[in-house]
Amino acid sequence: MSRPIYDRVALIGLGLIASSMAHAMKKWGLAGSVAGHARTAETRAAALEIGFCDEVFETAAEAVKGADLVVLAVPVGAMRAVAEEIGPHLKPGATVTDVGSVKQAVVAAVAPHVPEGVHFVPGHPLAGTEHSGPHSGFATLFQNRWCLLVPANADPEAVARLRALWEGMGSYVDEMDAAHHDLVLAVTSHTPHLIAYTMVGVADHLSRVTESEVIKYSAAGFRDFTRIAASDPTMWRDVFLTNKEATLDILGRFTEELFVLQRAIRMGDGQHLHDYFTRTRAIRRGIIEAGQDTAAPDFGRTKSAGD
Ligand SMILES: NC(=O)c1ccc[n+]([C@@H]2O[C@H](COP(=O)([O-])OP(=O)(O)OC[C@H]3O[C@@H](n4cnc5c(N)ncnc54)[C@H](O)[C@@H]3O)[C@@H](O)[C@H]2O)c1
Ligand SMILES: O=C(O)C(=O)C[C@]1(C(=O)O)C=C[C@@H](O)C=C1
Repeated sequence: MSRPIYDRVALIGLGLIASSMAHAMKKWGLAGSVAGHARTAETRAAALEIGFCDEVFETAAEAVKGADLVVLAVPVGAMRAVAEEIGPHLKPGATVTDVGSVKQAVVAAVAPHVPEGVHFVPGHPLAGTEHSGPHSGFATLFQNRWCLLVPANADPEAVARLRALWEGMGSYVDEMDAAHHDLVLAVTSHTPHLIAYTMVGVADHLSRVTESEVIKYSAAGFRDFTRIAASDPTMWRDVFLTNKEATLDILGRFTEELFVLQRAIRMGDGQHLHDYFTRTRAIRRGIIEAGQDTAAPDFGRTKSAGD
């Protein structure tokens, strides 16, 4: 059991990420107490009943009072309203962070509402599932996964403390600037989600048109797409609306590649297809050889979280 890194943590929005953080903080003794805010009485009751919050509040303003760390764990499109509400109630010296999947839009929405004397260190755990809500969280979600912090000019001590929290929950932590984060995530997460949503939509149309059993007999690859395409609609709507430029850039490149492959198929250019698939296979094998299959490499740094 570690020593608490923060005496009091307030979680705003009690879904998958917040509840997983709360489970992890409790399991490894990283927070003295965990307060939470959810809009519905049902979610607040669930948080108390499951036991991942010690106290719950009807408003975000009440929840953040006296908190040393405030975590904004709402969809990206809701960050501005929450920041505006909590701004005047934040404790001097406290740290505000978020877990949003997009960083430039969150910085723009939240930073103006963080008062002088409160530290703002945006963050993004690269870990999730297709599930959402207070019942979906689990303590090990962040183990062996990266968490990216976007500290800009934040106080180094506040950044180091937040880093220690994520490391205590089993994550590997890296820092980068917001624009770079959004471009990288457009490639590794956002565009792949859009493609999965589209592919499942295509299969669904086909299924309806032909009354065939496209979905019933879906093979393993397509099943993986359906898992991704089951992800929360509000969260992903907000991701695409707020990481618009980077996603459109990557989608443009994707479409160009697709046209090249489409043409190779039409022209019967097997050599092109074989060369292309050989290259992509090497990429996958390289990732596995580097020990980075779906997660961060294990440098033996997760011990504290597993103890
Ligand atoms: N799900 C993932 O895979 C994943 C991974 C990393 C980061 N994120 C990011 O984490 C954040 C939370 O995602 P999640 O997966 O936990 O979603 P979730 O849907 O499980 O939880 C979000 C909660 O926020 C609540 N909420 C919405 N607007 C609110 C408001 N104005 N005030 C208070 N509560 C509000 C919702 O009711 C919901 O309970 C998002 O910004 C998302 O981009 C998600
Ligand atoms: O594993 C999943 O279900 C996820 O999609 C998690 C995932 C990802 O794309 O890797 C999704 C969104 C996040 O912001 C971070 C992680």
